Amino acid sequence: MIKLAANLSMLFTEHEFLDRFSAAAEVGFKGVEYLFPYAFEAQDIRQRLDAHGLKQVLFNLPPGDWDAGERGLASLPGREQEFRDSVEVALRYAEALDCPRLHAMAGLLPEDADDAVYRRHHASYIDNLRYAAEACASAGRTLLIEPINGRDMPGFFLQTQQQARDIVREVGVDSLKVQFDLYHCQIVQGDLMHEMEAQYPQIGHVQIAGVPERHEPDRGEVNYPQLLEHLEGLGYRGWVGCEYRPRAGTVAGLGWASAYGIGGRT
Ligand SMILES: O=C(O)C(=O)[C@@H](O)CO
Ligand SMILES: [Mg+2]
Repeated sequence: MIKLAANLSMLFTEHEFLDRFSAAAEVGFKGVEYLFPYAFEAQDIRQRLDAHGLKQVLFNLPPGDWDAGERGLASLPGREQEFRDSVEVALRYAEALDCPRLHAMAGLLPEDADDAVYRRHHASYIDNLRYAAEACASAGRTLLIEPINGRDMPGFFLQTQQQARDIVREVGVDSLKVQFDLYHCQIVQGDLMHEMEAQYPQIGHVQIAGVPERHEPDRGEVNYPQLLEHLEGLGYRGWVGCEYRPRAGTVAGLGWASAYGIGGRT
């Protein structure tokens, strides 16, 4: 059966961050993901994971100055040392949290970027990802890149699934995979079933949300039951992150997830 992970940056925000772990476990989640652990001591998070029988399935590398609008460092020319430092910090947390996957956000292109600027970002992205994927491989972890739609994140460097596949191939390190977020894919290009098949060998993690509002995946323009069945049929046994903003309370909105063993209090 498809294994759902709770994204604690979006779900259970009725609670303080460290209290979201017990809230997720209480309704049956066995895995959690979120954007960043860095505001907390790793052992405090580890204690919550262990206390509630949860696996940490994913988090992101430090993204640069998030509050100032930065959305990752991986493609930013001139920020290579900062990127390498961010890999080291993330790997330390990953070891403490026993987390097998790390997502390196690509970062933004400047508004007036021309081809030459794009090429510089591309070159930095490839070099940085090669460095990070090799570091992850040595630590027994997988590095992920995620295409994100330009409506939610204007200027994001990595937007299409094909671009992600090409980059994974160009980097050429087995520990680099794609974080396939069906919400972003639908907004950028649609054709989800076909993209899932084309992407399948490179998928390292999956995320879902209703489109277009990014609420529960039970309404909107995407047929998730069918897509998840297809994903399972392709052989996917990894996690599917529930990365959506509940319409009216996290637990109240989990009816759709009962088909996957989540819901009512356990
Ligand atoms: O926005 C998303 O989608 C994510 O998965 C976040 O981790 C930002 O990368
Ligand atoms: Mg996502």
